[in-house]
Amino acid sequence: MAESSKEELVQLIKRFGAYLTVKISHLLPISLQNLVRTSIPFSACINFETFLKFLPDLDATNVSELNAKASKTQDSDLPQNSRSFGAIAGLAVAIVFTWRLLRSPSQPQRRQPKRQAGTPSSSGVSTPSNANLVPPGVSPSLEDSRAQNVVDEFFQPVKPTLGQIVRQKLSEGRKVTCRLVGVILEESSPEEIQKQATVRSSVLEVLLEITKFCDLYLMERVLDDESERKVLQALEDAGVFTSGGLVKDKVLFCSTENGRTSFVRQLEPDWHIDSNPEIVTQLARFIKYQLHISPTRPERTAPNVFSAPSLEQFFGCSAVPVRFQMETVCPVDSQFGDEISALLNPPSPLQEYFDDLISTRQWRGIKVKQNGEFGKGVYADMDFKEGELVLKDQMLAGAQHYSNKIDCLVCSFCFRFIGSIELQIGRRLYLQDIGVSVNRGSDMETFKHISSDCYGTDSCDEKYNSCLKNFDNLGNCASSSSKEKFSIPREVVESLMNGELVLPYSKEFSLPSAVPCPGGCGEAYYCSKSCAEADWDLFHSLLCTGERSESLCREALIKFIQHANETNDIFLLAGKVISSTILRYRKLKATHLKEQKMSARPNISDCLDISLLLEAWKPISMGHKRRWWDCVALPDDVDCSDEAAFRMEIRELAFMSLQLLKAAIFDKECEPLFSLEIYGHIIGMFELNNLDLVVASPVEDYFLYIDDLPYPEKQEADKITRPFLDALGDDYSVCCQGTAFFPLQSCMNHSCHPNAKAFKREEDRDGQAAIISLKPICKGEEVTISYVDEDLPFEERQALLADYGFKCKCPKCLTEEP
Ligand SMILES: C[S@@+](CC[C@H](N)C(=O)[O-])C[C@H]1O[C@@H](n2cnc3c(N)ncnc32)[C@H](O)[C@@H]1O
Repeated sequence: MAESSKEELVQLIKRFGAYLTVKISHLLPISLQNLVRTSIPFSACINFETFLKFLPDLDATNVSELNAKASKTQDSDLPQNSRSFGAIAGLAVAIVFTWRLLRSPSQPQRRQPKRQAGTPSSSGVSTPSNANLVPPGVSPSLEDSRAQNVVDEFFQPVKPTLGQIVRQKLSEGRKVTCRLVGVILEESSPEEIQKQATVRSSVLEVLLEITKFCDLYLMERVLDDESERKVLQALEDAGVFTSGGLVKDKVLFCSTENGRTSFVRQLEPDWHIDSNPEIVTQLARFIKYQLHISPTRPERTAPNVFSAPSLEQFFGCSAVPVRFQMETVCPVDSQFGDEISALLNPPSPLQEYFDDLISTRQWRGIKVKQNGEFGKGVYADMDFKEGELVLKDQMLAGAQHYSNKIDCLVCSFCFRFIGSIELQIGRRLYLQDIGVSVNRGSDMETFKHISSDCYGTDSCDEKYNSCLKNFDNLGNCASSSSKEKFSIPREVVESLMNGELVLPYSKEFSLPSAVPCPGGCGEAYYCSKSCAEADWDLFHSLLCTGERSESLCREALIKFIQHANETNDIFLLAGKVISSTILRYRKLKATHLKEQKMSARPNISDCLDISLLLEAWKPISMGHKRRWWDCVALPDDVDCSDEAAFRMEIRELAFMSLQLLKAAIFDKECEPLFSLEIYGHIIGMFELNNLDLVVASPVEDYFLYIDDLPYPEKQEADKITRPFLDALGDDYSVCCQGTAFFPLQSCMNHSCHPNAKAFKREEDRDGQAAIISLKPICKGEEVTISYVDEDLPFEERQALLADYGFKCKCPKCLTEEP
C-alpha cells in the first residue's frame, strides 16, 4: 500500500475511535460510570453507600489519637507466586504499556457512552510505541516491520464499483420497493405531480445500479390519471426503462398512503425506501430494512430503519467522503456464501441443545423454549420464591475491559481476584505512580524514611512495627484531606507487591495465588492451574503472544490486540469466539480422524469439513444475532446525515480488525469464520445479548473490615492502611468490569416489569452470571429481566430498547404509552 494511503488508513482509525458505541451501566453509577460496553447491566451488592458514608468519618479522624499500641500483624502467608518479585516485576512491566497506552496525555477517551450527551465526538487516537508490545527475546524493529508486512499483505484495498457498494449497502437484498416523491422525483407531494414530474438527476446513477441486481418496484400515491402519465413519462425520459432493469409494470400507483403500505406488505421486499415517516414506522415490524429519506435528522424509530437526506447520499455518492467509495470488499464473503449462510442459520432443534447444556451443567429449574413472538425465551421449570437463585450461568466468552486491567488483577479465565490484597493495592499504586505525575513533596521524604526501615529489617514483625512507628509520624499528612492524592514511595509500593509488606488483617481476605500463563505472554494470569489449562485449551493457545503461542504470527497477533485496545476491545472478544471455534474444530477433527483410522475408512482430507465446522460453531450459532454495523444505535453526536458514513466506518473498522486477526490465527479449514459477515454477526451478537461482567473487589471488603474494627484495633490498623487508602483515591476499589456472552442468560427476554434480575450476591465472586427472582415465579412462567433501567420514563426506556431491535409491549409499557 502506498505510504499516503497508509497514513490515510491511520487517520481513519483515529477517527473510528471516536465513534465507538457503548452502553453505560445504570445500576452501578459509582463504579461503572466509565464502563463503556455494549451489555445489559448487572446489579451487584457492592457496598459503595456504606463506604461513602464512611469516608467523611475518616476525614474527621483525629490522627493524634492514633497512638495506641499496634496490634500484632498477621504473619505473612502470601502465596509463593505473589511473593516472587520476579513474577511481580514481570507482571508490572507487562502492564506498564497498558498504563501508558491508557493514561498518556495524548490518549483520548477511547469510547464514549452511547447516550451520554456532550461527549467529544472526535479525537485522535495516539499510536503507541510498538516496542512496548513486542514479546521478550524479539528485536522490536525487525519484528515490527515483519508484522507490518504481514498486515500490509491483507491491506490491498480493492476499489469497488458503485454496483458493489450498492449491493453491500443493501446487504445483498434482492427485492426493493421505493417511493417516488421526495426520493426519485424532485416533487415533494402528489399535488405537485399534478403539475409536473421531474426525475432528480443525481439519483439516476444509483437507481440504475439498483435495477441491475434488484427486483425494484417504484410506487406513488397520485391524485389523477394525468399524474400517472406524467410520472411514467419523466421516468422514460430519464432513461430508467431503457437500461432493461425496470419495466413500466413495476411502477405502481395508488390513491391513498395506506395503499402504498399494502403494496409493500404484499411484495415483502428486503428494503423499502420512503420519505413518509408514518409509513416507515408502520412498516418497521414487517420489513427487514427500511431507508427513510428525510432532509432533517429523524429520531431513529427502530434499528432496522436507516435514514439519509437522499438516496444517493445513503450510497455514498455525494455526501459520504470519497474514501468510503474505496470500501474494501472481503473476498471470503463472496467465496463462501453458502457456508456463511449455514453458519448464520441457527440449527434446529434448539431445545435439544439447551436441554443438554442445562443437564451437563447440572442446573435445574429452567428450560429454554421457542417463544412464538420473540424467538427463544427462558421458562421456569419449578416454582421460585422471591429472592431465589434462578440461574448461575457460565460464560461462553468474556473479557475484562482493557481500561479496567490497570485497576484490578483477576484470573483471565474465571475473573476471580488473585494475588493478595497487598498485590492489588500495590499494583494499582505502582501503575498510578507510573502514569500520573505526582507532586512529590516532603511527604515523599517521610515515606522514603519508612520504606528504608521496612526494607532494612528481616523479620516481618519487625518490619511491621518499624512501619507503624513511621506511620505514626505520618498521621497529620495522611488525614489532611481525603480528596488529596497521596503518593507512596516506590519502595513501599514494591514491598506491597512482592509480599514484603503485609497489611494488618489482610490474612482475612486471602486470595488465590497468581498463576502465570503457560505460554509465557506475561499478560494473562490465573487463579489456578486448572483455569490456566482450561483457558489455554479453549481460547488462549491461539491468542497468546508468548513464546509458546500456537498462533500463526505473533507479531500480527500483537497488532490485532493493539488495534482492539486502541479502538474497541469488543474485537478481542470476537477474536476469542473465533479462536475457540477453531480450537473446537481441530479437536472434533482429531476425534473424527481417530475414529476413521479405527474403522479403517479412507482418510478425510485437509480441506474444510462444513459439518465439523458447524458443530464447532454450534454454541455461537444459538445466540440471537444481527450485523454489528446494522444494529448498533447511532451515537447522539453523529448527525443523521452521517449515518451511512458512520455505519460504513464501523464496518471498515471491523474489517481491519478481522484482517489483523486473520494474519494472526488463520486456519484454511475454518476459512468462512474469517468472513466479515461472520465477524459482524459475532459482534452484533454481543451488542444484542451481552451482560456486564462485574466482580466485586476484595479491596473494598478489606477497607470496610478495617473500618468496622473495634477501638483500639481500628485506629491502629488505620494508621497503616489510611495512607494507602488516600493514595488510591476515591475509586480505591474498582470492581472487575468487562463484558460476556452467557448462553442461557442470553435467552432471557426483556420486560419493563421483570420477575428476575442479574444480581451479584456477596458470595458471587467470579465471572458467572447470577439471576435472582424478584418475585415468586411459578413453574411454566417466562423468566424475564430488564435490559434497561426499568425506572426510567416510558420514552427513555423505549429509546434504549430500540438498540435491541424491538419496541416493548409489556403490560407496564402498554399502560404508560401516551
Ligand atoms: C438477549 S436476546 C433474548 C433472547 C432472544 N429472544 C433469542 O431468541 O435469542 C434479545 C433479543 O430478543 C428479542 N426480545 C427480547 N425481549 C423482547 C421483548 N420484550 N419484545 C420483543 N422482542 C424481545 C429482541 O429481538 C432482542 O434483540
